[in-house]
Amino acid sequence: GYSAELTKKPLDVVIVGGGLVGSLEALYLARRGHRVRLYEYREDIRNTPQARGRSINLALSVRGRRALKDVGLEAHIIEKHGIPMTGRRIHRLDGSTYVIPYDALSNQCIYSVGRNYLNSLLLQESEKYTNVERHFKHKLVDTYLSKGNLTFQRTDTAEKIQVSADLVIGADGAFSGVRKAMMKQPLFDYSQKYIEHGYIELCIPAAENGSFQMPANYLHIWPRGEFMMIALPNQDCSWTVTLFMPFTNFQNLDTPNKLLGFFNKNFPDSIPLIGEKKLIEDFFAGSPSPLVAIKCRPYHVEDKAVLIGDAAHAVVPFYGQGMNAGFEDCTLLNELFQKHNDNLADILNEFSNTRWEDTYAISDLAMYNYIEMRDLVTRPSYRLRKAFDEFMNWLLPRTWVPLYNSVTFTTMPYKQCVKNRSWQDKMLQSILKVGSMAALTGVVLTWMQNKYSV
Ligand SMILES: Cc1cc2nc3c(=O)[nH]c(=O)nc-3n(C[C@H](O)[C@H](O)[C@H](O)COP(=O)(O)OP(=O)(O)OC[C@H]3O[C@@H](n4cnc5c(N)ncnc54)[C@H](O)[C@@H]3O)c2cc1C
Ligand SMILES: Cc1cnn(-c2ccc(OCc3ccccc3)c(C(=O)O)c2)c1-c1ccc(Cl)c(F)c1
Repeated sequence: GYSAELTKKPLDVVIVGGGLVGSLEALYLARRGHRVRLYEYREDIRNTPQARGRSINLALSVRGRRALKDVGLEAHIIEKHGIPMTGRRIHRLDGSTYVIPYDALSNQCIYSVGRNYLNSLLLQESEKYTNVERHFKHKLVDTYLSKGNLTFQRTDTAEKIQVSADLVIGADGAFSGVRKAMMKQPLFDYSQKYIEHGYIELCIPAAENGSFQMPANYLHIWPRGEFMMIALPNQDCSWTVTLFMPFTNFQNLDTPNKLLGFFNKNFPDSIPLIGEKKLIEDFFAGSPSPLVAIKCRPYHVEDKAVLIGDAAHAVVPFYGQGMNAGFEDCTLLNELFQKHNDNLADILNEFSNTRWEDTYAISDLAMYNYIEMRDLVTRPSYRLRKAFDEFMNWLLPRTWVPLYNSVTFTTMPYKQCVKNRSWQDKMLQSILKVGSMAALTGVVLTWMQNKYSV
């Protein structure tokens, strides 16, 4: 139930894309009393098995939780489904591991959630609203945005359906058809960047007795410079492992023996966990997926159409923020609906003008992380960097908020997080430059040696 907050006639909204962001946006609009029609290319995922080639689980952090709280779903996800990850568990080459807590002070954590579970939950929740219609197996094939007219084609009967709306919302992902139409508008900026790394997903199954094979409440990371591998826990006590590697390296691993040799060299501890046979099967079952970063602006056309989620800002996944940023779009759009009393021209204008700097910032942060983590073997170790951040946060808790923590555990605008980082970098420079601080540096290093025998 919801209290229709409308003072005017309900808007007729069409959302293209019933992925994570589109299905969340449908709930936000339904709660405001608007009429929502959601069109999704794929079939209803509530009836289909896990789609291959998409990250099977994701890290949910504060920005995403705030959106789920707004639509009444946070408690369910946190208490019934999500698996808390209280820190990183780093795997060394010799198979030993060490933990760096996310935030020892206020035991913050991120949650591992199943993509399909979350998407199904959002779609299921929309069934509670009589003003939401869901249309699956409908592909957007033509648009006339300034008129709010769309043409969908059913993927089963090839029948074409004409649709018109007061507002079109493009939540159709990184390769958005709504954005493609917007690109024909003058003054529409667009850029995309494919990185040299691709990714594949592997699986660490549950143990014989059904329990986790690794300590459960951590984001497991195998940082190996050019290669990075992570594992997030699933409800069934299995792990979804994502291996990030340059496409050239994937191409060179073209036989089972080369693959096993590679894993023996770089991720030896993971082989008994995955199982040699499953490793070979899963590795060669598919091909590595590409990773693209997309920036564009503005996000709207007059008072007729707006982009949200990956359609507006696909980012590389090295900060675990893509979905969280897309969910944050919905939260901010809802605040603007409230502020401008459903006046679309004002809402869309302000959304474009205020949101792009933050989404550009998180896109740059994710790309920066990608480069940072790749160079980890040459730079101060992962642990030292985190330990220094932790020490400075202990010394100046209010002013030195480590970058990762501000992005992941606060709703500080992403642009502000970047400003903080550049302030920290400047501070770091002056600390290291000023001779008298050499002593402090000595103290810091001693403290770290004691605390983290690196
Ligand atoms: C390897 C990897 C790991 C990731 N890890 C994380 C993480 O840990 N945390 C995090 O927050 N984010 C993560 N992300 C990012 C996250 O997956 C995306 O940000 C999120 O899925 C974006 O949701 P969306 O709804 O905007 O787009 P999508 O999930 O792409 O959904 C778009 C929907 O639109 C539909 N569609 C597309 N075209 C049409 C059309 N023409 N007509 C009709 N429907 C259409 C598609 O079928 C799809 O259902 C990760 C991404 C990758 C690739
Ligand atoms: C899915 C998800 C959720 N959060 N993170 C994440 C990202 C970066 C991090 O540190 C950056 C850094 C570490 C060391 C030095 C510089 C920067 C940390 C951390 O500190 O725990 C956590 C990821 C993730 C995604 C892909 C890869 Cl490859 C990965 F390793 C982790």
